[in-house]
Amino acid sequence: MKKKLVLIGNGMAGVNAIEQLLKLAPGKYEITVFGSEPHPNYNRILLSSVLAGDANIKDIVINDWSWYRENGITLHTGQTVTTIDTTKQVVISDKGTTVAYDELIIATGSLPFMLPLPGADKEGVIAFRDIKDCETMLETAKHYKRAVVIGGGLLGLEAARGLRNLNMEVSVVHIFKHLMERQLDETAARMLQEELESQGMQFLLEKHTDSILGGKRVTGVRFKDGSEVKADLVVMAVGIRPNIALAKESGVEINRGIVVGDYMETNVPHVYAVGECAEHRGVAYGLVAPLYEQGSELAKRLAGVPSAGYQGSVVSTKLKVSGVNVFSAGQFAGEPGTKSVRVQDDFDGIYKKIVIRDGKVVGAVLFGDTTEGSKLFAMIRNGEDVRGREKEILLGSQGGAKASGVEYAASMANEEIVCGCNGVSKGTIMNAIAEKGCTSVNDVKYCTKASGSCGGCKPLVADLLTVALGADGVTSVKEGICSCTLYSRDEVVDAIKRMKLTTSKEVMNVLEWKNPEGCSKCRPALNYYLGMIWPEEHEDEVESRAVNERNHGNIQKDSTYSVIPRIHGGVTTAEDLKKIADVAVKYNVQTVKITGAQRIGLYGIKKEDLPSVWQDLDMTSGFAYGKSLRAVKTCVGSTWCRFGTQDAMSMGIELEKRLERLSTPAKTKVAVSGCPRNCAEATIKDLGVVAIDGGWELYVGGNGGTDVRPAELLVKVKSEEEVIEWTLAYFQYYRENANYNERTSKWIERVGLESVKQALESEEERLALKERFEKSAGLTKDPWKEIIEKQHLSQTYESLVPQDAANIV
Ligand SMILES: Cc1cc2nc3c(=O)[nH]c(=O)nc-3n(C[C@H](O)[C@H](O)[C@H](O)COP(=O)(O)OP(=O)(O)OC[C@H]3O[C@@H](n4cnc5c(N)ncnc54)[C@H](O)[C@@H]3O)c2cc1C
Ligand SMILES: NC(=O)c1ccc[n+]([C@@H]2O[C@H](COP(=O)([O-])OP(=O)(O)OC[C@H]3O[C@@H](n4cnc5c(N)ncnc54)[C@H](O)[C@@H]3O)[C@@H](O)[C@H]2O)c1
Ligand code: SF4
Ligand code: FES
Repeated sequence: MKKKLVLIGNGMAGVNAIEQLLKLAPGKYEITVFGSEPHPNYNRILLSSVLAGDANIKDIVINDWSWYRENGITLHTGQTVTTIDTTKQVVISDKGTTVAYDELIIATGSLPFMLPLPGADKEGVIAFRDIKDCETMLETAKHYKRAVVIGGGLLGLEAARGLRNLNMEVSVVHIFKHLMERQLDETAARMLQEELESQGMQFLLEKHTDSILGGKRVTGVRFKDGSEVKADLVVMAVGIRPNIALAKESGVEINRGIVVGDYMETNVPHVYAVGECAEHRGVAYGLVAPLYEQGSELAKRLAGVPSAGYQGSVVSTKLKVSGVNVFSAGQFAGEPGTKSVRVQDDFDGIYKKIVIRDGKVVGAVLFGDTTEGSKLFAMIRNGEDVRGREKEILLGSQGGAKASGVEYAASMANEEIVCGCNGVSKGTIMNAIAEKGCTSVNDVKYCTKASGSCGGCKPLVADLLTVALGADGVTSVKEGICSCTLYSRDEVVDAIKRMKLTTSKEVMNVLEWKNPEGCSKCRPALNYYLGMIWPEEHEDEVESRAVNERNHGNIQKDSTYSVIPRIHGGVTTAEDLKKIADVAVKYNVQTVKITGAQRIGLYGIKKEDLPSVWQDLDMTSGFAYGKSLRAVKTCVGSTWCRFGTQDAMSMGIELEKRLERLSTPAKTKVAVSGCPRNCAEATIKDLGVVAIDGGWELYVGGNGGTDVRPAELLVKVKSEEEVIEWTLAYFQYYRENANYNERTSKWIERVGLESVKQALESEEERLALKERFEKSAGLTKDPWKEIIEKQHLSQTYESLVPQDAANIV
């Protein structure tokens, strides 16, 4: 006779344990499952994606009704077990269903912690835990405008992002001075906050909530300092508490959670606990990876398979907010006895930190670029000795590169876990590739579940596919330019041309964007593509531009702005220097700095002073904030230098005058050196011009930022006219072919230098490209002058610089 197994809690941990048990001992148990929610088992993690509009409820079901039937499982949904009689070994539900057990699993999960504030019971005050909460938010957003999320942790920020996607105004209230303090250090948290602010979220930090205001329905939140914020919806995301009331009443030992041993056994014979409700060695986990590890040990125990038992888990997290990459694992804070390696690039918004103790990586924080997350997490879990290579992990060896993702994937042991969310090892993935013919990340997801939840392991799964099949054997999954569409960049550009679409709204309508307002990723991209394709017809959609571009200045950490006027080729005059000095004195400028691009920056200008500063300067904008040419750096060349073979300064000035103002897919930097000694460092620029005997060499695709990349030789030419011709043609080809936001270094790496050479080879093509560039460049105007002129027509600066582009970075 089969033994009777009862599971209380139809959630992720309990059902996963049953799935694993069915694999190890099919048919050993007659299984009954109770679940309070009226749904089959679903992926709670993906509720954030449902709220953000990237998935619907149907998509997130893990095991549908037929799975229970096919495995002979009796499922009681919408029934809460209220009694466990551990002597008679029966459970009783609130609907009176009584079921006997030989073995019992309690997997009741957690309850969201609701702050016990006066007014917290008002309509419109909810948690974010289940499908019902998600549906409430979706519905509320149809009728109301203002949401307040209390709690700046993972859940709060994912809720806030979802509510923004639903076009609500969102304020996040956080008790500490930086967000996600459980996962991030202050630097990463600050970068995250800036990023989210530019997506339109407001933050109220170091705020202690006092009460919820309103009548029947919430109208606002009051804080202990007396201030208030208006709200039509309040979402509490201030943590969770293990759901242990039933276990407690049934005489099962509890502490913070249900106390379990290494085999998930409680103090009561035949009663086990798994998931968020369980406390193992003093820890109750709140992420699925450890819960699945627990489930695996429990399944072995129930199947009678010997094992070492559960030993506890190191956890990693990834914030699921589109356009924001944040990863954190282990002891990230850097306590005494630890040392850290950090890389920070404020320009590209990248921050990486690893924490080392006794030669081992014990923690990591990644912001902006999380591709190394899985690799670092595996190092932390395995306790790999990295003595002597500490810096290489983030920076690469001297003169060499970091181990590539593919090399790392190849070196992993088969039993190493690749997908923490779903507990999938490298071995399982390699088997699926070999035996089930998987050739894409999507195939692997379908066959093994790897990459199906937070998506953090996608890069590693892709690398494993490359290890198994070679780069040519991997099918890339079709991904749209953002989560609003499945159309790729080329398809969107093609549709704009074919159907003569001239506004973003039209593109979104015609191509049936999922989110009719677009998002922070697609709106600036569409504005760029439209401007590039229809330079005359398309009217720049300023509200779709990034915040610095809207303001024509870079916003600084104290919310003031920088003003950096154009200084062609880095060559200035006493006249201009006098003007800059006068402005610096008049406006009490805090810092006057020679920038890395040979110009002069004025830092600490108040936003309201910007137009008068521009007017007093009477110089043009240096576009130090724009996705366009930043500057042309030059050396003194043959004018002064005894080694110089050509006039680098004149060439630089001419190039800057030709290239300035016109939008490019990403920022671009140019340099001109007067001889091969290359003092202007032209070979780490998007375009570098180096004088040689009797001519010039043009280098392309260089980068001196985080991912240093030497530029590659495009062509050698003889005359100055040819330098101009090739430069403009190259820039136009880049404008027409790169993805929005793709630097030339990444673009050339992707498409290969040869394809660029081929495109520019024929003189006819080159001249046509040059002509298109010149036509578009001829239509641009200096934005500072435009604003000053319009102000004279009594338009205010605020009205000229749209600030309502809430979710644009
Ligand atoms: C929006 C959101 C996003 C998340 N994102 C991530 C993420 O990206 N990565 C990550 O690792 N984790 C994430 N989590 C956390 C993760 O979802 C949980 O760790 C996981 O779901 C816990 O699984 P569990 O089975 O222990 O509990 P649950 O999934 O909560 O399941 C418990 C179930 O038991 C039911 N139940 C309770 N008591 C009874 C009873 N007496 N009788 C019958 N049924 C009962 C409950 O109704 C519930 O359905 C997220 C959570 C949320 C809410
Ligand atoms: N991407 C992910 O991995 C992910 C996403 C969502 C949820 N989750 C999990 O779901 C669970 C719940 O998430 P969570 O973010 O609610 O929990 P949490 O405990 O991680 O974070 C709660 C946050 O709220 C803040 N807080 C506490 N009291 C507050 C108050 N009175 N006012 C303002 N802020 C206050 C805390 O400082 C903390 O940062 C966690 O276990 C989390 O790991 C994970
Ligand atoms: S690159 Fe050549 S010409 Fe220019 S400053 Fe250096 S040595 Fe002189
Ligand atoms: S690690 Fe989250 S889906 Fe794989």
